[in-house]
Amino acid sequence: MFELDKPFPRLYRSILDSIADGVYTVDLNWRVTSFNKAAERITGISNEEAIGRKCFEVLRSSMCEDQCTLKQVMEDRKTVPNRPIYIIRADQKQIPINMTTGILRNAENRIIGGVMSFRDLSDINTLHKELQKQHTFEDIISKNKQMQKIFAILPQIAQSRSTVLIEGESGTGKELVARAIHNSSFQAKGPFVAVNCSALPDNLFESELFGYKVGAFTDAKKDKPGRFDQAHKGTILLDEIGDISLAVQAKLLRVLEQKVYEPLGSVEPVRTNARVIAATHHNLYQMVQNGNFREDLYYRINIVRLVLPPLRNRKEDIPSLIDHFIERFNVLNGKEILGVSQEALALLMLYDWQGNVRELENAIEHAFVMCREKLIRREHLPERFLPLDKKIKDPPSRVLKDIEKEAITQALERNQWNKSKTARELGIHKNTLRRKIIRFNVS
Ligand SMILES: Nc1ncnc2c1ncn2[C@@H]1O[C@H](COP(=O)(O)OP(=O)(O)OP(=O)(O)O)[C@@H](O)[C@H]1O
Repeated sequence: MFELDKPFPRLYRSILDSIADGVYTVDLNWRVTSFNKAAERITGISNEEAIGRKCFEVLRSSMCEDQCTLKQVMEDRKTVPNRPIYIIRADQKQIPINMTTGILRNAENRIIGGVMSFRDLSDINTLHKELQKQHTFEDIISKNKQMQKIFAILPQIAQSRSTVLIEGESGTGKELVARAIHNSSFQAKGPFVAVNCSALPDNLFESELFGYKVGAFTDAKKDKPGRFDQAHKGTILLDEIGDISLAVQAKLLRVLEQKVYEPLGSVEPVRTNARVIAATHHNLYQMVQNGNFREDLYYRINIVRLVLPPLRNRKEDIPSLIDHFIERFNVLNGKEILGVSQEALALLMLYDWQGNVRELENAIEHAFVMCREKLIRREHLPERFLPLDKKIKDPPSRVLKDIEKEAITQALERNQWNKSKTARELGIHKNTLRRKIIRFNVS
């Protein structure tokens, strides 16, 4: 029998019941031997129901199955403090708690079981969510100062009709910001049309953007509206604007200056009222300095300029972004993953995220496929987060990079440095090829 009940039952009970945290004890068979008032309140299970039952039947926590801290405490003889976990309450609601687990010894210092104290974090989580709302604009999440400044001016930007230039590395959320501007603008009910300029070879740019008339060329069997037509009364995002050729830049300049264009095969100018947002992962000013981007076009699109910082410079956003993606993938996959383990979070915080938020989103998506528990742990993350001994024996990544660089250089040489042909030969996007050329410093 449990000794708490023997010598000073009343005294112990009243001390335990006066504590605001839930406290319960178990014997060496994991049977609950005491359960204080706060434990009853937090779990919704009465003392009478709890006593004598196995602790995992009472708490039903996210770590009961394979990460029982009591087991760990018994093995290591050390207290495990402040472990954030979830338990299932009597009304089947999942609630977050913070659990500390220690060993329970008797007067002769003999181990007789374990003692657990836990705190209900629901209110803190609700407050955290409230706070989170202050750190979002539409679907964009960030508590970073630079991003907060952008959030503060986005409503004004949205309600003006000025052209906006959004700069930032790939995956930093340029399209997301462009959509948020559109959604908060007067033309929000109109269409949002995104055009990836880097995917359009020069000869297709005009027909894609401005459309064509029947007979404009051999295959033009009927009129085809262009992207500017589709964006009528809405917004057109010219993504990767830094990747268009100087010839195409001249055509675009005319549309931006005069708000008119002619579909191919037509002499009748069409007026556009689409609001233009341009985005690029390049530093356009630098491109102007190097003679690769027209200065007049630069000034025409650079009426309002937003620069999105890379994720490695706003690591404070990583935990909220993880929560955001977990919430989204739970809905999409019908799962109920609660969060990431502390170890996994530490690894995600340490990583430098060259692919920015998109890479983080992909890492969480990968973890969702691998994870069959409630918490995403290190082993569920993509291989680059695993300890060396768990990785499949791949050649080191430095060597892989060298091989890739060599393959790209050789393909470029074979194609007389024509990037479109090279990209086609390698089976990759022209834009991807451009980025790899820069990343691997191919010259
Ligand atoms: N601050 C953020 N909050 C929530 N989700 C984000 C945030 N930033 C980016 N994302 C998500 O990351 C992914 C990549 O974002 P997006 O496509 O807007 O980046 P991008 O800068 O336009 O990339 P690219 O230059 O490669 O086109 C999207 O799924 C987007 O929803």
